[in-house]
Amino acid sequence: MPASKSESNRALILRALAGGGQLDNLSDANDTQLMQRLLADPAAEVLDAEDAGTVMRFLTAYLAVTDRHALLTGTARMRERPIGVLVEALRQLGADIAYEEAEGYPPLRLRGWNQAEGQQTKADESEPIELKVRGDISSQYISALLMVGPMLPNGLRLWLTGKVGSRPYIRMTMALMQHFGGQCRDLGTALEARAGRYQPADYTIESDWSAASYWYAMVALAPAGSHLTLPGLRRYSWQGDQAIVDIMAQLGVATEFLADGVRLMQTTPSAGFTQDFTDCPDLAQTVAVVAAALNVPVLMTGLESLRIKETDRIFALQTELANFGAFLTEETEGYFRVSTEQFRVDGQTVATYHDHRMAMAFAPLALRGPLTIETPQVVRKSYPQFWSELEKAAFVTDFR
Ligand SMILES: O=C(O)C1=C[C@@H](OP(=O)(O)O)[C@@H](O)[C@H](O)C1
Ligand SMILES: C=C(OP(=O)(O)O)C(=O)O
Repeated sequence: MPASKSESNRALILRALAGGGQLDNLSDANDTQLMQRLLADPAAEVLDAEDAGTVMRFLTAYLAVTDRHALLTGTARMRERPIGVLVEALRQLGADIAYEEAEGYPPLRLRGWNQAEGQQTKADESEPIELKVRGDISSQYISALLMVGPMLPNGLRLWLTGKVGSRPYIRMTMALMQHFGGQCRDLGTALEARAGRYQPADYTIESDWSAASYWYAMVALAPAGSHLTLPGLRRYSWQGDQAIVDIMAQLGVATEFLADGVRLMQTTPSAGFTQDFTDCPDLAQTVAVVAAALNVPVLMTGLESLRIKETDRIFALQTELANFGAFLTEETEGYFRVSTEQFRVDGQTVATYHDHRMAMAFAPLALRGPLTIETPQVVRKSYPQFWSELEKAAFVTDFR
């Protein structure tokens, strides 16, 4: 299993702020390799975050508080992914950031840190600076702000507004901050990072639960009685995508926790269920494809953030599922029904829309028939070994 890119990229930022620490089992995901390279060059004037959301958002905050002057850019898609909430918050704290192209989107021109200006927004000198931040677009803005919070003279208090999505990722951020000696608290409606120095710390990154979801999908679609063991996954995880354990229990995969990892066993799927993806948006594609293939009518909610990820994932799912005889239909606002007319896998080609999760979510369908996945190298974003691991599991692949 690959290591969690979310844990890896937080640990890299925190280690840089702490000034040391040994990180074991860092992810080989391009998102993590990229973060490492960009952090390793303190003189770079142009930093390309490519298609990595965490790299773009976490580096914006990191470069701002470390008073860097640089251009932070990304792929064409990254330039369509909003960042205004984060930039606005950092400006209020004292960052000088300008938009190079469209207002509210990368690329960003970072022009240093004006502490004095940030200080003026604060009424009482001993109190943390308080900001209101929308939580309904991306939790990555909140994680980015929290991680740099301890570097501010009096720390930071964030009041979250709107329906907060991806909350487990915020909790993961706070847990890792604490691991590096940062003081932070969840006050219910507000989150607080106290001023102070991070301490160097060692950390071993857990395997990636989002990546595990594709193996769950394979067990769900494999011949009756199939089972599989995945190493490096922990029962007590900071990754919200561990939710795949309970979701897949309803799609016919039971999980047994072992000393080091999990054992998956095929069982009988349920007759249908409703699932909210607000806390685990990256699982939506895996679940939609398995539900469609098994003809289990699943009602999916909490999909709002899918429209602004690597691609518009709702559109991509709707388009590609239709080629297999299945549908993702918005029944009432925000409620999407997976339904199947007659599911067949007989040589279709799946477009991947520059999205690693489109490739990996549809690949398990090869257990039901031959198919072609376009641009298979997209998996490098989070799981570069995906295809070679499939081959080890006796899938036959033919790269053209
Ligand atoms: O903080 C993180 O590591 C992530 C947060 C989530 O994004 P949003 O907060 O934008 O939903 C998730 O989709 C992404 O893959 C990784
Ligand atoms: C949404 C994802 O990543 P990011 O937002 O970090 O680009 C993802 O990996 O599915």
